[in-house]
Amino acid sequence: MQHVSGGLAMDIDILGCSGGVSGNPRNTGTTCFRLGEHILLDAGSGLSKLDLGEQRKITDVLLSHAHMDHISDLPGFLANLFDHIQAPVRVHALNETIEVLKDCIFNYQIWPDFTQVPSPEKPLLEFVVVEPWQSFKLYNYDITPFFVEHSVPTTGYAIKDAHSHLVFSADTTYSQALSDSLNRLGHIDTLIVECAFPDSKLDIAQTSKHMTPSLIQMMLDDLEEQPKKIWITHIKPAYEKQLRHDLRSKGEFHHWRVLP
Ligand SMILES: Nc1ncnc2c1ncn2[C@@H]1O[C@@H]2COP(=O)(O)O[C@H]2[C@H]1O
Repeated sequence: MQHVSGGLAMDIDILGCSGGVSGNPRNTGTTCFRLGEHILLDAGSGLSKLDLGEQRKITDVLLSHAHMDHISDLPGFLANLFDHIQAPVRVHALNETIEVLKDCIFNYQIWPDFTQVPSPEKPLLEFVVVEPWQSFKLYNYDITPFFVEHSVPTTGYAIKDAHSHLVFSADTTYSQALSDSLNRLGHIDTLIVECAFPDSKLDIAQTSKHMTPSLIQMMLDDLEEQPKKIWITHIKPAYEKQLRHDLRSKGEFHHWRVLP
């Protein structure tokens, strides 16, 4: 697990941020960040880096979308909490994402419906619908969901505390709507942006609605104010070597780094 605080006052652990389910030699796991002790941002396989004690402290999970690499460890994580939590874990997501999870995962066939188990009165899981630009507060964070552009309904999350503004744009491709959202968010201390494919795979990136280095550049060119830092995530293992080389040789992004 990588704990990051340098330059970002916010307390964040990068539990996983690979764009591939396996095939990553460092086995970083797929997307899951921990904010403080109690909040997860996505629930990909990186979640397994938390031990049971740490898992029991999680009260809220913010999901960007329903793709496997962002939700794969949610069912097992909830099962681990059985008998060990006083209140349901709140899973915040777009309504479309919640419907997919109910239909395809928590349907008693793939996994129990934890919104009814152990009992409807005291369940393990409570879904909370989020909507773009409807901000809400969790602990000392102000959280704002915002539009991004992916192959299934997906939301980014802007997270503000007293000291900094972290923006997670989730899985997305370049679009004017994304640039407009980032401009509406204003000053950004750290932007976590995906870069799944190299420019040589622009066609796949556009079909599957992901970023390449040039698409990120186009997005940055649209911004009225550049983010102070850019963290690049979600690299597809099959293209990691090429992508890292391309990103290094580009050298145009201001204060960027590739996670992990
Ligand atoms: N048209 C496509 N061509 C190649 N790969 C695809 C296509 N659509 C989806 N994928 C892959 O399937 C993956 C599903 O999760 P992701 O969106 O992270 O990334 C996607 C791509 O890696």
